[in-house]
Amino acid sequence: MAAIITSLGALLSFLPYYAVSVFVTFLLLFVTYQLFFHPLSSYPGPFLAKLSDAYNGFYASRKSLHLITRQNHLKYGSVIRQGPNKLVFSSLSAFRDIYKNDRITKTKAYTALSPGLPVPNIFTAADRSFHRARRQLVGQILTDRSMHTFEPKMIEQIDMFLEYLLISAQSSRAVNMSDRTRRLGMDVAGLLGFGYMLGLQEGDENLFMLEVLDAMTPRANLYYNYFSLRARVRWISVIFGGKMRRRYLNMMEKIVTTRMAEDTHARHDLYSFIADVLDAESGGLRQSELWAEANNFLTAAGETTKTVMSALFFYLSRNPESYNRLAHEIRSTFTSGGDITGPKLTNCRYLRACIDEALRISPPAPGILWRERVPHDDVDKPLIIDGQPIPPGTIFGVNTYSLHHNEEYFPDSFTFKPERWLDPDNPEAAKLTREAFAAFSIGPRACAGKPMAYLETSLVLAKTLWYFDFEVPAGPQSNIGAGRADLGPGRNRPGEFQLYDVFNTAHDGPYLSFKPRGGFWEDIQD
Ligand code: HEM
Repeated sequence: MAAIITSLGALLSFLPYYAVSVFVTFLLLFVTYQLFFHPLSSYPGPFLAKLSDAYNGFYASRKSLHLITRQNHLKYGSVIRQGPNKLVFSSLSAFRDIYKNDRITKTKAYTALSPGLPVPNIFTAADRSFHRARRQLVGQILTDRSMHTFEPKMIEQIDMFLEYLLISAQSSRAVNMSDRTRRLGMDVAGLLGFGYMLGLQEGDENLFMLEVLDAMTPRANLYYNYFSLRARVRWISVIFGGKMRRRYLNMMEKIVTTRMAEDTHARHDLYSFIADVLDAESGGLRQSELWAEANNFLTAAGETTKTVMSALFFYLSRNPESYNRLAHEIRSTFTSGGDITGPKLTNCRYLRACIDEALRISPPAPGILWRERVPHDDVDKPLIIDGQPIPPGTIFGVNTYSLHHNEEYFPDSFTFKPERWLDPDNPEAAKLTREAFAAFSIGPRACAGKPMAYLETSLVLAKTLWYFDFEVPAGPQSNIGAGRADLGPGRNRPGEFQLYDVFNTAHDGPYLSFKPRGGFWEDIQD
């Protein structure tokens, strides 16, 4: 008996060693498989990314996945393996092959971007026929014609934005453009979505909504890029994010129910188009289709335009030639601030080129729009992207920031050069510029809100330049928003507006000083 106990003891004392050797053997086999036998093993990429999506998760948590992806393209080429079963492309042909392809759809990871929503919405839906129907429905509020109807309401909000600039100018205070354009963007989104006045431009009562988004969006983007992590650590959000989130959701409920108390067609807003079609009752409002669309709409419309407007203010304030040319275009096209309206702005070609150039250098959605084959795709029919056959089970995409800084399509890609969009001497180059422009994506899942984004940005820039001159203030505020060597790799260019990739983007600055032009400002005070 004693002998048995002794040998059992000896065996147990070796147990940790056995466990370690099993683990090491398993690890070696796993690494060997990933590096040499996996269907994507022939693609180059960072060593750690081939082993785990934690690589993407790490850079997503640092809000710099767009930067490291571009660096990886520079190091490894136009196709990289960035994730055990992920490929990222940076060529124009891959961009077309992926996003204009019926055999390809969004991945499940998109559900991480709309956390807590019980049913798919226009943005997250992977099923093509569901998406098509939803796009037709939601798209009605975003057409050019609908924007024309909504424009006076949008202009009322822009007038408030201008009033704030005037008050700041009169008290010699520089303005943080990220803050003001974000408040404007969300107020406009609340009105177009549900006729609701969020009042972020007027006061801070609802500012917590932006703070909740600041806390939630980076986490959602982490899970979007490292999807398997989500199931493991969901409890963290439940425990730590609960209170804030509840407050946000209560506010969303107030927005929607306030609107529901009115007649469906009382306003020109998203609600008036979807209320009669989408269910809002059977499982309770927060479980409903209407809820899923409402929550998506506010951020899709509100959290994107802030970036193009802030970036454009940044680049104009640092590029005097572009500033002067644009100011001249606006000031010679219009005869008064009230004359500046959407239809007339379409003739301002330089303004459009400036907007596109800001969207190119600093895209509001700078990351990788992950895609996969549709379920039940014919596995015997090869899926070819940029000449490469893609093994089943692969997740792939183009990183917009890398495509926009691919020197093959955009030479001198970090220089703000609106002229590249207009080049009459080189129509081929101008064509290539347009084709490789990915800010709104392309194909059936391209941005539905493009007309709204251009209208809002054009009105804001044109009206601001009509009423004001602006410049970078002296002192420490002058370089907020600009690149600096100490900000880390890829963030060293003083002429580049710094984006923090959270699927859409977080940013700060630029701070600008405004000076009213002549007596035009009196219109704003009226
Ligand atoms: C400069 C501003 C904007 C940019 C750069 C932008 C960019 C994008 C991009 C890249 C996508 C595709 C996302 C993907 O495939 O995962 C998208 C989708 C979408 N955007 Fe925008 N967006 C902007 C403004 C807006 C606005 C103002 C709205 C108004 C509600 C909007 C509504 C949508 C919707 C509904 C979708 C989903 C479309 C679908 O899947 O059918 N966007 N946007």
